[in-house]
Parts: sequence; structure tokens; C-alpha cells
Amino acid sequence: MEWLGQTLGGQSLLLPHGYCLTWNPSLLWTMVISDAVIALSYFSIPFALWYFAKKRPDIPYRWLMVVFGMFIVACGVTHIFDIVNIWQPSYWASAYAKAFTGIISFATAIALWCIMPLALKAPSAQNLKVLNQELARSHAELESRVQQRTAELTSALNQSHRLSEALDHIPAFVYIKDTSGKYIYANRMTLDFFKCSADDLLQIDESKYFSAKTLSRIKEVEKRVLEGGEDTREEIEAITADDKKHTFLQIKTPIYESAVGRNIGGLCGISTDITDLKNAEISLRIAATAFESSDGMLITDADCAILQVNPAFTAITGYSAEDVVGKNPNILSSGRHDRLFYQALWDRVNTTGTWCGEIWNRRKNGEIYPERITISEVKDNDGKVTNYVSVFTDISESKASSEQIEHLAFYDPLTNLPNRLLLLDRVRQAFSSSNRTGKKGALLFVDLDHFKVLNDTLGHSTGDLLLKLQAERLSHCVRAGDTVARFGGDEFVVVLEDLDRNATEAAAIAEQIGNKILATLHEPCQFGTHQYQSTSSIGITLFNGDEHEIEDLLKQADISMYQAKKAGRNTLRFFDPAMQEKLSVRASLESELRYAIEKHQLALYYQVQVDDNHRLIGAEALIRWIHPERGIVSPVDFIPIAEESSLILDVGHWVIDTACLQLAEWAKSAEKKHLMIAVNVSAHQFRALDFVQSVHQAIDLHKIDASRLKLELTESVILEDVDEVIAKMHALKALGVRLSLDDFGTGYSSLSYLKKLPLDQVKIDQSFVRDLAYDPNDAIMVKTIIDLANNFRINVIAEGVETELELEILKDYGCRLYQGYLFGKPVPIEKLQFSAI
Ligand SMILES: Nc1nc2c(ncn2[C@@H]2O[C@H](COP(=O)(O)O[C@H]3[C@@H](O)[C@H](n4cnc5c(=O)[nH]c(N)nc54)O[C@@H]3COP(=O)(O)O)[C@@H](O)[C@H]2O)c(=O)[nH]1
Repeated sequence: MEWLGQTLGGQSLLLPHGYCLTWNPSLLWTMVISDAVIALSYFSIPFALWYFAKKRPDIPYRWLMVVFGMFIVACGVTHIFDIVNIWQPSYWASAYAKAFTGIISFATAIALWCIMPLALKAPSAQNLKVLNQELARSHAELESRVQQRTAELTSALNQSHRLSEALDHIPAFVYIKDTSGKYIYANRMTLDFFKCSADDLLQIDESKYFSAKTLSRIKEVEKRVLEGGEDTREEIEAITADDKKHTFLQIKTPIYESAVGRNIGGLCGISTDITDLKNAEISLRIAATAFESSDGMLITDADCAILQVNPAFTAITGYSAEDVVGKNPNILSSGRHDRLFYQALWDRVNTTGTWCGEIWNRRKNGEIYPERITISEVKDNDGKVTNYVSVFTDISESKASSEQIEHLAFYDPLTNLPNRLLLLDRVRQAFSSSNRTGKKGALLFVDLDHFKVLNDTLGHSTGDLLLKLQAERLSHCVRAGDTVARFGGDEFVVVLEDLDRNATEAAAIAEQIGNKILATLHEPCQFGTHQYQSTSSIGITLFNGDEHEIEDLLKQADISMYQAKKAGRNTLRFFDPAMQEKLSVRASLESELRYAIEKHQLALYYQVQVDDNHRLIGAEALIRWIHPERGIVSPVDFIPIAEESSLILDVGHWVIDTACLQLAEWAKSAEKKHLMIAVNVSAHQFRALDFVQSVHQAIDLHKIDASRLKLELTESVILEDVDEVIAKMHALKALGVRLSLDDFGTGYSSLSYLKKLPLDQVKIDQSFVRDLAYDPNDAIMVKTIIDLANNFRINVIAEGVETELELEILKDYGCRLYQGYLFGKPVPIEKLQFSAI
């Protein structure tokens, strides 16, 4: 080293070059500037290399750039030292810099030569150009392939989307599972079932949705598919996690990894919820079984045409399916139910969907039988009726036995009459009816006299026979609506309904029926060789609605029955003594009246009828009973009694005959032959079948001018069966008789009747005339009647005219004929005044 130092630094043989610079400044500055430019350029190169290496990290051998950079920097430093050494020679520093530069240059040269073979392998620009062209072609080809692939993928994607859309709309669970049983695809319905999104498919945990048993069944089937490559089709009953039982039809098929290989990559499943179908199938099976039941069944369409019947239908009705299919079920109608019944039935079916009840139908052989039937309508999902189904049972036998049971419960087995229980019910019904109509009814307590004696002497069987016979006879004494019941032992109770509003009239009818019962029960009875004649005692009490308790009424009837017994038996007694008295009077009056007719105690009085000039036009014949003890008895007291019995026919006949006789008398006199006689005809008398004939006979017998006879009919005559009344009136008119409507205005006859009736006259009732001057209503009534009669061209007569004022008003209103005390009271014929009054 020392040597080297001396050689380089201490040897004066070597000439320092700086001397030449002192005498040549241009050279100096050329060198200084050049060295400076070189150094600065050198210093910039590492930065360029650093920048390049940073930007191109892909370039291999980047460390070479670092070495090269250091080499350049070292070169630059030697040039700086060249400048510095000129003025401040620092040759050691310069020598070290150059030494370092030498080392780094060497290292760089080595490195360059080392990488030379590689560098030589680097493509030339020509190569690169060719490569670039190759690359561009490849790129274009790739681009086209990418586009084609993209198109293919897009098409596949669209296809897949369409498929997915389609699968989402399939009403079935469609899914794909991988070999581990995880879902990798699920359609919308499946996703909804699992309540998850397509992204969460892999997380589906089936154990949350299916019971353990169901899940194990599913897994078992899937194992067969995935491991055995089996196509499966199974019905699985799944109990879902919400405890609902479903039936699924599951079709599962393996999916192979490739079209050619046989490696199973998963399975595809399609599950359909067939729960409803299954239920319908079960229902159908049940229905089919039920259809074979022992109940008759009939199915119709919505128009009630029979579609199907079951064997039981045929067994019950006798009609085969061929007989009835296509026909209306009304071929079974028995005719026992009216149109309203069927209308109500169908109203019920249409409003509630079903009707259940008992109905009488007719079998094919014509036999009518009762059936218990339920008719139900069947509707479709839109609520439209599609069918009617009738299910029925023949209840002939059960009805018969239930009727028998009912009969035993409510009827006396010996006499077949209602027993005490049913009697009480009937009395209650009678009370309601009486409440409704206002008509009174009666309870008759009938006891057979000396029944015990018969029982003891002829034996109980004969006693039973008598009871049966008398029960039957009793039943024939009353109307169909009345009740005869066996009250116990030899006691019977009769309930009479709908008698009359008036108590006396009701009592009279009850008495009449009571007497009929007494007579009927008194008829002889033949028991083998024994003839027996029994009597009975009857107690009667009237009822008016439910004024009294049933028990009280029975007691009353019972008490009065004992009174009848006390009175000597074979008689009847009323509970009300006053009523009894009234009826006794009535009864004696009736028998007396009979006698009066025979003994000519009846007489006709005549009351004049005049015109507006007070001239006599005739007279009204008014009956009087000239009673030897009671004096003159008013018709008011005996005509109603006569009307209740057939006596009125005799009385009425006598009156017409007597009046005709009188007319025949008058006919002989020139002054009197124009006069008329008006005769009152009661409703009962008019209704007699031979009434017209009897009038005819009287006219013929006395050879009178029929037009002189005027029959006065009351409104009660025309209230019943108008057509028949009119026919009868025409028959009378044909005889020439005149007809007058009595008491006009007091009844209910309508104006239309007035028009229809062949009347000659209407008679204004005296009740209107009485208050004519004071009561404006009566005045209006009278005026109306007169106007009406005039309009119908019927003459009008006013009765009960007592005062001049009444006469004046009547005249003023247009009435031209009069009758009343003003002109004369009813008098015997010999006292009748014929001269103008
Ligand atoms: N079926 C039959 N009925 C008859 C017969 N005879 C009478 N009768 C009916 O009896 C009822 C009462 O009749 P009578 O007591 O005779 O009364 C009549 C007249 O006396 C009475 N009258 C007549 N003018 C006046 C009067 O000015 N004032 C007054 N207070 N009374 C008067 O009117 C009765 C006549 O009624 P009518 O028959 O409606 O014209 C009575 O209903 C008779 O019908 C008979 O033979 N058969």
C-alpha cells in the first residue's frame, strides 16, 4: 500500500495536470462545465432508473438497475472531484471515489455480462412487432369468442330465467338438492313453504318444518334416489311443524353430473300437496259407503231432476233407479200436503240450506207412508246450488208405535176416549178458542146412574161393556170439534165449544145437547139375554174464555151433577141457579107454545101502513100470543124460543096461512082488495127447504092475488149463502109475492147485495126514525137509505113513525110510505081502521 501511495502521490515524475489549466482558462472552463454537465446528468440517471423500476415492477433484474444507478452516481462523483481538484485538490478523496467507481463499474460490467445471454434472448423490436400483431389477432379472436360466449351465456341465462319463472308459477314444490341433501334450488312455492329467500337455501333446516317421522321417511326416499339412482313416486303424509297434516305426492329423480357419466350429483324433487284431493277422495269413499246405507237417498240436480237414488230408496219406495232418474221427486207425492206445505218446505231449504221434517209420500204400489226426511242443498265454490240431496227413513213402524204410545198416554184404553190428561189440554184449547171468538162453551159432567149396582150384579165385564157402549153413544151426541172424555169410573166429561156469545143462548144449546145425551144414554142396552136401561145425571157449567180455572169448572160441573142426582137422576142441572131458572122458564114456554099452537092461542094483530096522503095501503101482520094466564105475550118473548126449535116452522106457517086467509077476505071487498099484508119471515123459517112450496100452497089454498102478500125478510136471512138466498127470492118472486127487506141499515148487508137481491121494498128500521129529529147521524142514515132505494127503484117504507115532525122530515127526504104509532098501533083485525088516517 505504502508503495502504491508513493507511486501515486509522492512521485514527482508524474506531472500534475493542473498546470496547463493555469495558462489555458478556456480549457479550464470547458472541462469544468463539461464535468459539471456530466456529473449532473449522471446524478439524474439513477432517478430515471428508480422511476422506471417503480413504474414497471414486472421488469426482471431490477437490482441491476440499482447497481447501474450506483455506478452512474459514482461516475458523477469522480467528475465532481475533477472540478474540485482544480482549485482545492483533494486527491485522496478523489482517488477513493474513483476506486469506488472502479469497483462499482466492475461489478456492473460483470452483472451486465452475466445477464447478457438473457438480454440477448429478449425479443427484438421486429420480434415484438410480430408478436404484437399476433397478439392483436389473438385479442380479436378472443374478443369474438367472448362475445359469442356472452351471447350463449345470455341466452342460457334467459332460458334459465324463463325456466325459473315457469317453475315459480307451478303449483307444486320443485327443488334440487345436492348429494348431501342440501337445497341448491327451490321454486317460489318451496321458498314460501320454508319462509326463506333463494340466498338462504343452504340454511334450510327441514327438521323445523317436518316432524321427525316425516323427515326420516323423506330421507329414506332420498337415499334411494341418491344412492340407488331410483326414480321415486311416493305419497307422504307430512305433519308440518305447525301440526297440520298434509299429504304430498313426491316425485324424486336423480340428477347426473354430466350427460354421459353416471355420477349422481343431486336430486330433483317435485312435491304436490294433494291433501284436499285426498280428503275429497276420503269424502267420496265415505259418501259412497253412506249411499249404500239403509236410509233412502235421492240426489237431484239444481232443477230437481233426479240424478241418482240408492238401493234403500228402491227398497222403501218400490221405484228403481230407471223408474225415477230424470224425473221430479214429486212423483212420490201422496197428495196429503197442500201447495203451501211444499212452498214453506222449499222456502226453508232455500233460506237455510236444509229442511228436516216428516212427510207423507206414496210408494210405487200406491201405499202412502210417513217418512222422516232431510233435504239439503249442495253448493259449488261460487255458492251456486248444484244439487239437492234427500235422505229419508220410512217411519211407518216407529210412527205407529209412537202413536200407540201417545194413544196410551192420552186415551182411556177401555173406551178409547181422551183421558183426564188430554181432557185438560182440550179444555185449555177451548178456553183459547173462546177467548178468540167471544163465544161461550160448556163443560158437561156426565155420570151413569146406578152403575155400581150393574157392576155388582152383572159383573165387571158387563160394566165394561156398558161403559164402552155409552162412551160411543156419547161421542155421537156432539159435533166433531167437541170433546168427550172419560174422567174416571162411570164419569165422563163433555166439552162443548163455540156455542154463542150470549150466555142464555149458549146455555140453551148446552141444555139441548145435555138432553140429547140423557135421551141417548137412556136407550136400552142388550147384554146377552139381559136388557139394561141406564140413566145418567149431568151437571153443566158454562165457561167464557179462561175466566175460571179448569179445576174450578170441573168442580162446578161435578156439584151440579150431584144436584141432578138429588133431583131424582136422569136429568141435568146448571151450576148457575139463575141460568137454570131462565132455562126452565124457557123450556116451559116452549112446551106451552106447542100447546098454544094446538089450542089456537096465537093471533095476528095488524098495524096499518099508509102513503104520503095518509091513505091505507095495507098492514103488517104481527103475531100475538093470547095466553090464558099471562095475557098478551109479546113476540119478542117467544119468537126467539120458537126459532131455536122447529116450532118456528109451525108458527111461521100459521102466520102466512092466516094472513092469506085475511087477504082472501079482503079480496071480496072492492075497498079492501087492493090492500097488502106484510108478514115477518124468520131466517130459520126462510131456510126451510119447503118454504117456497109452503108459501105457494097457502096462496093456492086461499086463492089470493100473490102480489098482495109481502114477505118481510131480515138481513140475517141474506148473510149466509147469498146465491141460494137469491135463488129462493127469485122463486118467491116468480109466485108473484112481494119482498121487503126489514130493519134495513141495522145489519151488515152490503150495497152490492142490495143491487143483487130482487127486492120490492126496504124498510127503514125504527131505531133510525126514533132519533131522526135529533141525531144528525140518524138523519144522514135515513136520507142515504131513501136515496139509495130510490136510485135502485126500490120503494121505501119507514117504520116506527110516531110524530108529525118525523113524518115531515121523512117526507122531506123523499120517503112516501109509513108505518108507526102515529097512524096506529098493532090491533086485532076487527079494530083495524080502513079509512084515510
Ligand atoms: N118471525 C116473526 N116475527 C114476528 C112476527 N110478528 C112480530 N114479529 C117480530 O117480533 C118483533 C116485535 O114485534 P112487535 O112487538 O109486534 O113490534 C112491532 C111493532 O109493534 C113495533 N112498532 C111499530 N110501530 C111502532 C112505533 O111507532 N113505535 C114503536 N115503539 N114500535 C113500533 O115494531 C115492530 C115491528 O117490527 P118489524 O117487524 O121490524 O116491522 C119484531 O121484530 C117483529 O118483526 C111474526 O109473525 N113472525
